[in-house]
Amino acid sequence: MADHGFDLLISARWMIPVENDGEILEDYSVAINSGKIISLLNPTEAAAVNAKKRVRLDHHVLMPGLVNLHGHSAMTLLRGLADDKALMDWLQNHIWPAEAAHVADDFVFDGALLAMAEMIRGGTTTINDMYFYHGAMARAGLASGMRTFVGATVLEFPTNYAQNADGYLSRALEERREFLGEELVTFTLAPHAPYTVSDDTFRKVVTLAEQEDMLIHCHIHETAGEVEDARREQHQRPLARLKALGLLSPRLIAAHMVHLDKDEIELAARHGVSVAHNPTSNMKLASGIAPVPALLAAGVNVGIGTDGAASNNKLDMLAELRQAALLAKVGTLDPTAVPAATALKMATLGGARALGIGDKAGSIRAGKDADLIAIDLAEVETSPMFDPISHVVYAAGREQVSHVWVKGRPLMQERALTTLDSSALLENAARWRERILGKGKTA
Ligand SMILES: CSC[C@H]1O[C@@H](n2cnc3c(O)ncnc32)[C@H](O)[C@@H]1O
Ligand SMILES: [Zn+2]
Repeated sequence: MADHGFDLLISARWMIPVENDGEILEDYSVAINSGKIISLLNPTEAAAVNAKKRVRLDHHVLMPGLVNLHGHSAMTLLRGLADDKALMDWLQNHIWPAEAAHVADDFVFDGALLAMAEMIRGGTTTINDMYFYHGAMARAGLASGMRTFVGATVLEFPTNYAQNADGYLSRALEERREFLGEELVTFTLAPHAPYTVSDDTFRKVVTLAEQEDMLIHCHIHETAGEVEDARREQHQRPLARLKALGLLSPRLIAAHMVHLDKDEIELAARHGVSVAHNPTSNMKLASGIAPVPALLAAGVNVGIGTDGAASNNKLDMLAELRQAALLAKVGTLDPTAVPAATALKMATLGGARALGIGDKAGSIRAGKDADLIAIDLAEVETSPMFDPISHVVYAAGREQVSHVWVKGRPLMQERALTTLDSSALLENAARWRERILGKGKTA
């Protein structure tokens, strides 16, 4: 083989490329130039090439970075403030008052950096977020080096960020301008939910998304109450209303989608809607069990998200994909529902496809960006080793994630963060604790 010379050569005991279910490469290397995967090399080929830097991972599995398809990063600063509540009580009586008291540019920047440190330590390389103060979120993304999708929230009611739907949209588009040239930062439009956004605003969002070629990210059919209220007040279920408004398309990432009938699953499939499945948040807020096996069977693309740290309360994608595999079995009483390889694919390639970056991330393949993670499997918790996919999904903990790269740039090496300063983040979090307690806990 010709000796091209590579920027980086990562050799691992096991590799899970993800595209072909169950495929595992043993003792393979990934050759990387300018942040891109150039080729996968067997041991003989790897020994014959030059590389400026070599990383040997002798008892690790190398796999694509995890894609967190639904989160509210800055909500790390509200973690543990209101547990054990149902969604509407949690939102209306606890979270929205706390947000009204504290959310501002510095809250979002500090909270997002804290979230990103946690996510990187757990092997997440991409976050699809929705919150307020989008410039702050985008700056946090650039500082951390994560691939960051910044959801420009749209609501009808006033918050610290804007007064009305037009205000949210115009402020978000203004903040977006500064980051248009940034490859790792992408703005999306994030109408909060069918129960907080009017028909008129949804129509504007669809028009704008088409004009600006943007994704749409929205909470949909999260609780039975949401569906029931809409049926009673608007005489149709939210998804039917969104269809009539033109929202259903491959641009749409529908977060939650817990309460769906058969026709709605078909509708989502027909329109190419992607679903962000949030198993832990759905369990903690007692929202229900999303019909993931039925969505997958209908051909819907499903990714996995953590939701915010105030409703999870971890931003731990390894835990989340384990929950996705387990909850599907509980929901169907079928142990074959969402097998390990399927859960892993949802948490990587499923998320990347939903975000329109399936050609760039979500699997290990020549031509894709090197968004990669390594997990050290030589630990008590993952010994003995029979099947790396089984161990990653069912046994490994996030503490075993050793290395994280985005576009070939290391964000964590041997568990040391390279872009973020953990002690500064801890000091900041402690300061926010004082500020939040100083103004009273929650309403
Ligand atoms: C559009 S982000 C802003 C808004 O959404 C709130 N939020 C966080 N988690 C959820 C959820 O699971 N369902 C509905 N709304 C949620 C967040 O607190 C912000 O106010
Ligand atoms: Zn959410």
